[in-house]
Amino acid sequence: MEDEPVNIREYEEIAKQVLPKMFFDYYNGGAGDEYTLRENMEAYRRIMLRPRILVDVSRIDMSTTLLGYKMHSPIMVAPTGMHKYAHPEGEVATARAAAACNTLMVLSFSSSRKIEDVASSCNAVRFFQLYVYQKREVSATLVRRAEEYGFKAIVLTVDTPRLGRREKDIKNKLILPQLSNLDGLVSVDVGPKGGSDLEAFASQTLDPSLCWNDIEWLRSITSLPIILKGIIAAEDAIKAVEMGVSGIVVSNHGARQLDYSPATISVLEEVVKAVSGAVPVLIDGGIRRGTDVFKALALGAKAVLVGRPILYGLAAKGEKGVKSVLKMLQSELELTMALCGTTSINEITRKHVQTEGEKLRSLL
Ligand SMILES: Cc1cc2nc3c(=O)[nH]c(=O)nc-3n(C[C@H](O)[C@H](O)[C@H](O)COP(=O)(O)O)c2cc1C
Ligand SMILES: CCCCCCCCCCC(=O)C(=O)O
Repeated sequence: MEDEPVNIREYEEIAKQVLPKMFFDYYNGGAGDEYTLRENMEAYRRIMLRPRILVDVSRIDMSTTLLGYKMHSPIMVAPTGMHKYAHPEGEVATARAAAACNTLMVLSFSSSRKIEDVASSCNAVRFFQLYVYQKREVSATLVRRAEEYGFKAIVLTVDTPRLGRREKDIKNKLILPQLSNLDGLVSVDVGPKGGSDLEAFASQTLDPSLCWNDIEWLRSITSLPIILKGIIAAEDAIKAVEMGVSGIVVSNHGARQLDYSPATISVLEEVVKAVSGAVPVLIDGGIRRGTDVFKALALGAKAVLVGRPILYGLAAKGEKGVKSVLKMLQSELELTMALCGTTSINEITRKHVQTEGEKLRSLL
């Protein structure tokens, strides 16, 4: 019998072995030089933990809530497109695994399974991620369907007025699967011209004129809470709060959009301070260990989202693999909490981490 993977890196290795190169590169790649892609992970390694000792850690409670919904732990599933590249069941398998792990999944606009199929596959709490199509009515239709099928919030992605330049996809001539949610709604001209079909698709569909006023438009078509995903700067976080959003995701889209944007963990604290508790601040990008989750919580995140690790699990073993990835991160977080002397999420504080700047200052 094959050895079970013991960490996310080993799941990544399996995904690389089992997936066609074109699909693995699409999942794993980033924009431009992939500097931010590396930095998203490296920045976590520069933060050290400051454990406290002699605390009774015989019981650890990792549970938390987001917008009033309870989760087993603050580790959520990020919206990622096209799960059918990884497994024929696609997003249905992912949703079932998220439900089994009592966590929240954000379903991508570019899902390869229909909103309705994902909704009827299990009864987890789900949010719906939105891109704004040049023909606004297409996005409005999807919002209405998500609302009708019980999704609890709209996560509007704000870092993608145009698609980032992903050179691997261009070289591989990435082909698009059917984006089932858009059946009958969208007809675009993609095909064998060379280059990435995703890029061709995005350039004909994404609305680059999307701006702050459109938050009002979105509010006029839905009563669901709105979360903005893709904020990096404190000024934008303040503006988002002023616009009445219900949450913020500090994200650089897994380094797939603007290369040389900062690692998300390096700007989290600035955003958390700017928001000063008005709305929950979430983070994603580069989280591969329970210790990473702990560091993000210590720097003020309410919860984290993971993208690629879910896809690795899905490619390796379908629903079982996604479950295993989520459980792995949950149990790594639990152990980190125990070894840091924290028994609940609220007990994780700023004092449990030391950033590189603090380490250097302490030497002066
Ligand atoms: C293959 C892939 C597809 C993605 N698709 C979407 C998407 O459809 N919508 C979106 O808002 N973000 C999308 N993202 C970004 C993720 O939501 C998330 O921000 C990112 O994956 C977090 O970084 P991580 O992969 O290092 O965990 C995608 C990311 C990947 C890797
Ligand atoms: C508004 C119409 C659809 C826009 C398609 C954009 C493609 C994004 C694909 C998924 C993604 O975000 C990624 O990083 O890849």
